[in-house]
Amino acid sequence: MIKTGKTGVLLVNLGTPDSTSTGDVRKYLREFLMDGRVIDIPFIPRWMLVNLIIAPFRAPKSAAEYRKLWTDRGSPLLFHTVDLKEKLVEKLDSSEYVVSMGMRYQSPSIESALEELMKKKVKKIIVVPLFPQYASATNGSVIDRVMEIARGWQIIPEITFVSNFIDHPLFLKAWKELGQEMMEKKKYDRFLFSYHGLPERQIKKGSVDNYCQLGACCNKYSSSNQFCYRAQCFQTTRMIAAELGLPEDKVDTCFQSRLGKDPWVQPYTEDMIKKLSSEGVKNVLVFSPAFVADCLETTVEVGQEYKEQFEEQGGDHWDLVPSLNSEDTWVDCLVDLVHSKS
Ligand SMILES: C=CC1=C(C)c2cc3[nH]c(cc4nc(cc5[nH]c(cc1n2)c(C)c5CCC(=O)O)C(CCC(=O)O)=C4C)c(C)c3C=C
Ligand SMILES: [Fe+2]
Ligand SMILES: [Fe+2]
Repeated sequence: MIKTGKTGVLLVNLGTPDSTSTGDVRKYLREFLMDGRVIDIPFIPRWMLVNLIIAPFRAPKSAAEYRKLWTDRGSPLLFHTVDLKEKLVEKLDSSEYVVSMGMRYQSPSIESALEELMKKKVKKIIVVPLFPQYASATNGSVIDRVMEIARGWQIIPEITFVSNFIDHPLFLKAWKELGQEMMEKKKYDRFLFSYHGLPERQIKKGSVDNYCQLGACCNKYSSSNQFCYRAQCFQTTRMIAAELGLPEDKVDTCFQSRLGKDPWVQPYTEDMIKKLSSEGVKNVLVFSPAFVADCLETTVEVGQEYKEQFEEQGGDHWDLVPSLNSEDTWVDCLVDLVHSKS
């Protein structure tokens, strides 16, 4: 076969504000929450909710939270993704692959990342949304945006997407290594897996034949619920717990970051904290495997706010396992995902 262009690899993460100013946070929240896959209601009520209620009132509060997180290198979500991309470049054969990185919201944009690849005359593009579990609000939205941009091109090369990677052996191994490192330093009574939440409505909408009832159906992972976000989260917990040899009765799954009044997937992390406290649990190790980079949701929400709640309710230790960030085994996982799509 004649060897033509290289394969382009596009890593996409969620996005983060450009700075911690209230104005930049408001701009980020507006772009993020006006995505019809994130707040999945019709355009006019969504516009009113986001622009008249959420963005104005939430922006100052969120900006203060982001200030607790910000570093000399800016937002951790962004700089960890930059580091990840650089390590991936080192591990992939440069005669075969070019790598770019974009954010679904704010900067660097997916558009600029795709432009970079197209300028290098790639023959094919592999898009890797950096979300382990598929959700319409995350992976679905990335796919949507990439296709929207490609729609404007005269020539559209082959484009392929990684859907989810919860069962990738190197994804599981990377979490095992991070968990083990924490467990070598301290003894824990319980292990909590706290995932980003999602409105229940979004799961019901994606359910084939009305299979997803948001209850015991998620205890098994099969072709019937392979795209159910909640089922994928429970499956992620089971697989990481098995890697670490954790006893089933010491492991719980829960969901954080509920926004608004509609029901989101349950159990909520806040309720789980109350339950653990009432059972007299003192030492908890928390994993957050819906994220592959430390961000507001891990460092501040789980690592600070939930920790305070647990301690106020009588707990002694609430420790967060750091995210995959640019850990070597996680980079190896990406190398394998890319090779398997090539
Ligand atoms: C309706 C609102 C939201 C849905 C649905 C949602 C889904 C979702 N989000 C992530 C990952 C991340 N979310 C982050 C922040 C964040 N998320 C929402 C709202 C929804 N998310 C808001 C309003 C915010 C901003 C912060 C705040 O004001 O609370 C982040 C952190 C970004 C950072 O800069 O650090 C991530 C990552 C997933 C995986 C997901 C569905 C599965
Ligand atoms: Fe979110
Ligand atoms: Fe389900």
